[in-house]
Formats: sequence, structure tokens, C-alpha cells
Amino acid sequence: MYCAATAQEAQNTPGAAPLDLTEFVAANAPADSAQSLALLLSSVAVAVKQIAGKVSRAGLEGLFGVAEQQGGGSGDTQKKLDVVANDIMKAVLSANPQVAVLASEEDDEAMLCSRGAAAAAAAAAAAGGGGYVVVFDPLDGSRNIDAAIPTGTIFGVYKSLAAAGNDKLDATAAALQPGTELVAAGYALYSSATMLVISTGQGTHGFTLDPLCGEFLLTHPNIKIPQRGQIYSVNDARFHDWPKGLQAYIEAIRQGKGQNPKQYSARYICSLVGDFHRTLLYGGVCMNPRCHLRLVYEANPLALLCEQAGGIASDGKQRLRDIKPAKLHQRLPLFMGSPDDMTELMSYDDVQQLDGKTYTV
Ligand SMILES: O=P(O)(O)OC[C@H]1O[C@](O)(COP(=O)(O)O)[C@@H](O)[C@@H]1O
Repeated sequence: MYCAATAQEAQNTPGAAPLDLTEFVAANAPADSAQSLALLLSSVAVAVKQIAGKVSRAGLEGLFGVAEQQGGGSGDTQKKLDVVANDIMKAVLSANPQVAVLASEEDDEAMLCSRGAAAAAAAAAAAGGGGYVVVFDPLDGSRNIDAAIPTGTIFGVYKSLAAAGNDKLDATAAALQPGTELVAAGYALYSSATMLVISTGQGTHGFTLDPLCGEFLLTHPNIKIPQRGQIYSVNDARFHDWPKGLQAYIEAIRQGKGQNPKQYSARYICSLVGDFHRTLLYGGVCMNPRCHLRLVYEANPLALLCEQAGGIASDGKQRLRDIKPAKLHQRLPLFMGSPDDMTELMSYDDVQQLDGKTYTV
């Protein structure tokens, strides 16, 4: 199979077949972890293909609707497909001997994976590497499922703390690392195409699942978010619950009275992966100003992808990736987007909705 050394080379070689995900990561991730990350992301890709199959066949397999038994750490109503996607992620990733810890938005606790944890402890004892910790939201935007609207899977990868000299792994502590420690992150988008967008800290790159060969092929090398966009993405119905700063910012850009003299348009799918993906490609800002999205499972992984594409990711006060999570299911306001739009938004200062209000839709 064709293998170019870099995304640039792949793009510049006329007629060359696109790289698949594994080849690309092996050639483009940091040298000391390229092979292991390539194998890890191959496992993620296997899980994502299985979830994509379930999402597209949900109406045919009776997978619409709410799960019969409710569980899950986030306290949200679980859909049948939330449970199915969670089971797939855990089954596939725990079979990978490099995975020491898994933490899912759908579970109360982080879990040790026996094969990976044993290997991580042995490696730590030998002062070597350690296993990987994978945090994930198996199916984000699941309230959209029954209407066949795009959904996604979000994941982040850390090195296990065993690598730092601990010979016993504490699964929860291993998953509570700040986003600055991420060694890889990504999301899958289940939409008109199934995409996998990843970063290993060396740019943000997009792959499209080719249904003809069943592989994720490089279609969006080195994504750069536009310096400024003309779209804002937020649940606008909450306008009257927002703080004054956020109201003033949105009023200004709607009227073309912001730093960009053009009127902005609103786009909101209510599917974080879909809204973020569009923002990454078209520019502008996407946000959820209330304490709703999870730092560990959603915000930090997307923040790495955003920054690696040249964007800014914030909780409305500070850089997201600098925040040390205090608990697995910690929620916070989330703002991400083009550097000029984000800098303008942050200059309004008072943008977080901290009233604790929840909505039942
Ligand atoms: O109700 P809001 O504030 O518009 O929140 C919608 C957001 O919640 C999410 O659905 C995440 O919540 P779930 O994980 O419960 O699906 C995002 O996909 C979406 O961006």
C-alpha cells in the first residue's frame, strides 16, 4: 500500500492514494510513540466503524429511544445507542494490551484494564513507559439520534501515571490529568460521511471512512481553522439567561457591529461534534456558556484539536487545557473557535452562564 512520509508529501504527490489512518500516525506522530499511537488509534478506528454501523442501522435494529435500564456517571438520560456505543468502546479498547485505563462519560468510575494495567505496572517498575489512559464520550449528541441527525464520539489519550514512577495505577487519578498532558485526541463524526479527526500534538488531521475499502483515508491533512469566521454556534433560546457580556457580544456580531463589519449567521445542531467540526472548517465560534459539557470527556480532547488547528479553546476565563480536573464528570462552560473571534469574545469578559439553570428539552 502507498505510504508517504508526511501529510504534505501525500498531498503533493499527484495521483497518490491517500494515506490510511494507521500509516499516517505511524509516519507523523512523535517518533518515540508513533508505533504505539498508531496501534492505539487503529483500535479506536475499529470501535468507531462498529458504532457507525449501529448508528446508521439504529432504526432497523430497534436502537432508537431511551435505554431500559438507566445508569451512567453524567446523570443524563441514557439512550439505547449510548449504551451500545459505550459497550463497543470498552470491548475494543480493553482488548488492546496498551490500554491501562478507560474512563467513559457513561460510567460512574474509571476502570483498570487488566492486560494494559499489568503491562503498565511492569513497565513502570522497569522505569519504562506505561500504558495509555483513554477517556471518551462514546456517543455525544445522542438526543439527536432518533431524528438521524449527526452525532459523534470524542476521545482523549494520556500516558498512565505509572510512567511517572508509580507502580500501582489509580484509575481515577490517571484519568484526571489536565488537557496539557494529552498525547492524542480525536472525534468521530457520524454524518453524511463518517469522519475521524485526530491530533497527536503535531497538527489536526481529518480522515474519511471509505465505504468501498473500509478504511479511514486522509482527506483533510493539517486542518487550519480560519483566522476569523462569520458564524456563531450556540443555543440561542437561552439568550435571556446569559450574562450581559455574552449578550452584548452576540448582539454586536449579529448586527455586524463587532470587529468584523459583516453580520454573522447562527448555526446550531446541538451535537457538539457536528458544531465543532463545522467551526473547525468554516471558522467562527461555537460555545455552550452554561456548565453543561464535561471537561474530561468532551472539552479537553476538542481543545487539543482546536489549538492544534490554530484556534483558541477556553472556559470563558482561562485556557481550557490548563484546568486540572477535580472529578471525572466535572462540567464547565465551553468556548472554542477562530483566534480573532475568540479573542474578541473573551474581551467581553462576562461570558459564562453560572446560574446553574438546567433545561429539560
Ligand atoms: O442543551 P444545550 O445547552 O443546548 O446542550 C447541548 C449540548 O449537549 C450535548 O448534547 C451533550 O450532552 P449529552 O452528552 O447529554 O448528549 C452536546 O452534543 C450539545 O452541544
